[in-house]
Amino acid sequence: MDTFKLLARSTNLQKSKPSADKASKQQTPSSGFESQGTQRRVGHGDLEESRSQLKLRGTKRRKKSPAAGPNSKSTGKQEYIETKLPLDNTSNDDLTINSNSGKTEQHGIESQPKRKGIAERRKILKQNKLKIALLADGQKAKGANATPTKEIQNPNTKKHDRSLLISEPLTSFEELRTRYRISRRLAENLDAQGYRYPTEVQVGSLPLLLGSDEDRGLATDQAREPHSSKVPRSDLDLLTVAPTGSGKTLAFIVNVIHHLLEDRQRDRKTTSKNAIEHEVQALIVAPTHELADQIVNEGRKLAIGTGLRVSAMKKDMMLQTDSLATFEQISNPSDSEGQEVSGAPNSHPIVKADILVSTPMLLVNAISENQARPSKSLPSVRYLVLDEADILLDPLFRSQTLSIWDACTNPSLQTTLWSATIGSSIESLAQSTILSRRKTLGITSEHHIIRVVVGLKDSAIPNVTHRLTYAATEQGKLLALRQLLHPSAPSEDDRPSLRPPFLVFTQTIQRAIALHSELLYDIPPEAGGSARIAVLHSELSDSARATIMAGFRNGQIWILITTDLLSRGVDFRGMNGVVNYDIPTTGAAYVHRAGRTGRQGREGGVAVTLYTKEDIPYVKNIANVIAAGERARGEEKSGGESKGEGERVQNWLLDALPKVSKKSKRELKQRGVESRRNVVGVAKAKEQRRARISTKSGYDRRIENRRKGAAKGARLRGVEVPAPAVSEDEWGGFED
Ligand SMILES: Nc1ncnc2c1ncn2[C@@H]1O[C@H](COP(=O)(O)OP(=O)(O)OP(=O)(O)O)[C@@H](O)[C@H]1O
Repeated sequence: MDTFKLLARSTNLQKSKPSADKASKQQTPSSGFESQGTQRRVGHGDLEESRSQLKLRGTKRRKKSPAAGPNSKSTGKQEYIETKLPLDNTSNDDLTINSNSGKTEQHGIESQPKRKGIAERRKILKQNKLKIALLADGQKAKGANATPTKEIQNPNTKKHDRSLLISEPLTSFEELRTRYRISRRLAENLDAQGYRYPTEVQVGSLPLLLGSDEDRGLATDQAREPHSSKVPRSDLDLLTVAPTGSGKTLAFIVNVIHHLLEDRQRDRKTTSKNAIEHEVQALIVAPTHELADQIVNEGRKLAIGTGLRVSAMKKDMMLQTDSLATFEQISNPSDSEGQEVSGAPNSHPIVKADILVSTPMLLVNAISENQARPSKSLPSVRYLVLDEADILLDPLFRSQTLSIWDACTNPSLQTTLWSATIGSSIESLAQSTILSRRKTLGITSEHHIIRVVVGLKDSAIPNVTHRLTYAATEQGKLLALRQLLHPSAPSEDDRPSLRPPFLVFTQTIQRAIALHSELLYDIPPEAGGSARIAVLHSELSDSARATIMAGFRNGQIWILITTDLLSRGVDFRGMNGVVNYDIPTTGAAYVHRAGRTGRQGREGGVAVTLYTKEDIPYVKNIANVIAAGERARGEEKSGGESKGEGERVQNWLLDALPKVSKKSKRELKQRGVESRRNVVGVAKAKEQRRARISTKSGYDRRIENRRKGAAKGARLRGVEVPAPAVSEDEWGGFED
C-alpha cells in the first residue's frame, strides 16, 4: 500500500510527541548507542541506581570499618561517600542521600547536596563525553597584547581556574534549585515542561554559567542565604560546541533567566532608583526568524510567572538605546504576550522586553543609521547569547554580529556562544573579540574564556542513518527522490526507509520552487494531495513563513522543501528524515542539515544525500564528517578502540573519493555548485540547462517552448489562436 495513504489514516503528528518520561528515556545525541533501552545521561538510570547502591554499600562499609572517616582513601564508587572531598565544607555524617528523590537532606531541611570529589566529577564529565578547556584568562586581557591565548593545559594553571574546569557537573534539575539556587518559579516551569534530567551539554555548561556558591568561593553561611550572588558572572564567557538536538537552547535560556532574576533581586536591595520596566538586558541573536521565534517560545514557557518578558524583534521596532534615553518615560506597556508599546507619536514601536531575541539584520537596523556603523549602544544588555555562533561570525553575518557585540557596552557583559560546529578560526575570532572589547572598555577584572565540547567536535550525529546516494545526473536525482517518496520495493539491505515528515534541502530558492512544482502532484488526493507538500524560503512574507512552519509542525504538511534557511537550530520533534537534494556546501552545513532529524538522541532518522557526477569532488567533505561520527560511535561501543563497529561509510568510498583542495572547498562554500547558481550567463547556459529540475526531456521542452512562442507571436499579430484539440475521451467541460 502507498505510504501516503497509510499516513493519511494516521493521527495528528503531535500525538506522537513523546511524553516527558518517554523523552527522558531517550538517548542524548552524542551517546551514539543503538537503542538498548538504557539511559546514558547521568542523573537518570545510572545515577539513581548508583545513588541507591552507594547508600547501601556505604552503610555496609561504615559498619565494617568504623574508622573509615572522611579522610580515608578509597577507590571507585566508594568515593561518593567515603573520600574526603577536596572542596567539601560539610561533614559526611550530617548527610543522607535520599535514593528516591536524589535530594540530599540535612536534618530534614533541604540544603545543598553533598559536593562531589574531583575523581567523581571527572568520571561524570567523561561519561557525558564532556571536555572543558580554559581558552584565555584575564591576565592576558589585562596586558597590552589582546590576542587569544592558546588553549591552556598548563598544570600550573591557578587553583581557581582548575576548579572551574572540573566544576561540579549537574546531575539532576533538582540541583539547580538546591545548589545553584534558581528561583522556585523557574524550577517549576522546568518541571512543568517535562524536563527531568539534564542533557550532556546542560550537565557541563550550566554549573559553569550558574556558578554554585562554593564555586564562587563563598563562605558556607553566605552560601546558605538564597540568591547570595556576590560575584557577577561577567567573569566568564563561554563557547559551547554540542551536537544538534542536544538541548543547548535550554542551557542558555536557564542561565539568562536565572541571572536576570538574581540581578533584579540584588538591584532591588542595593539601589533605590527604579529600573526601567522591561528594558532589554539579555540579547539572544539567531540567524533566522524561524529560529528566533522558536527561542522566544521556549523562553516564554520558562519565564512564566517570573515577570520577565521574552520577545522577538520585529521589523521597524526600536530599542531603548543610550541615545534614546528619553523614552524612559514611556508608560502603559502592553500587557499582551506581545512585546512592544508605541513610543512618541508617529514613531516606531519601542521594544519592551527583558530578553530580546533577534536576527542580526533586524537588530543592526535598530541600532544603526546605516548598516555599516552602529550609532547607538545598548548599555543595559548584560547577557549576549550568540546561537549558531559559527554562522553568525561567518562572513555572511560577521559585520552585523560584530556591530551588535560592539554596541553592548556594559562592562559586566557575559557572552556565550553556542553551536554544533565551531571551527578554530571562528573560535579565535570570538576570543580576540572578547579580549579586545575588554581592553577597549578598560576592564581589568579577573576573567576566563572557557570552551565546553560535547562528544566529537564537528562530526555528524551517529544516531541517524546517513546515506550517500549516487544519482549520476540531475534527472537521476529527481527519480531518486521520487523513489524515496514511493518506494516500489523494500530496500535490499534492510536500510530504514524515509517516511514523512521530512525536509528536502536545495541550493537556491529557485531550485526549491522548481522542485516543489515538480513534486506538487506526487501525493495522492486521498492522502491530502498537494497540500501535503510545501516550499519555504526567505523571499516569502513573514506571515507565509509562519503559516508554513505551523503547518509542518502540526502535521498538515509532510514534505517541506527549503534552502539552508531551515538547516540551523530549528527543532521539529517528529522529523523522520532529511534529503539533501543538492549537496551541502560544507561539512558543517551537512552536520546541521542532518541534525534536523535524530534530535534528543532519537534513533531511526535518515539523512539521504543525493549526488551527481559534478558533485563527486565535494562528497569527501561530507563522507568525512559522517565517518568521524560513526567511528566515534564504534569506538564507544568497543570501549575506546576503533574496531570499525558502527561505521557505515565504507572505507573504499573514502579512499576512492578525490581529495578536496582548500581552494575548491572555499569556492564551494562561497558559491555552491556553479551550475546550480542563479546567475544567468551565456557561458554557463548549457551547464545550467543540465542542472534544471524537471522530468521533461529536452525534446518535450523544445516542442512546448515552440508552441508557446507561436501562440505569443500570434497574439501579437492579433490572430486568434485555436484552443488545443480535446480528444474524444477527455472531458471538455460544461457546454453553455
Ligand atoms: N533536559 C532535557 N530533557 C528532555 N528534553 C530536552 C532537554 N533539554 C532540551 N530538550 C529538548 O531537546 C530538543 C532539542 O533541543 P534544542 O533545540 O535546544 O537543541 P540544540 O542543541 O539547540 O540543537 P541545534 O544545534 O540543532 O540548534 C528540544 O525539543 C528540547 O525541548
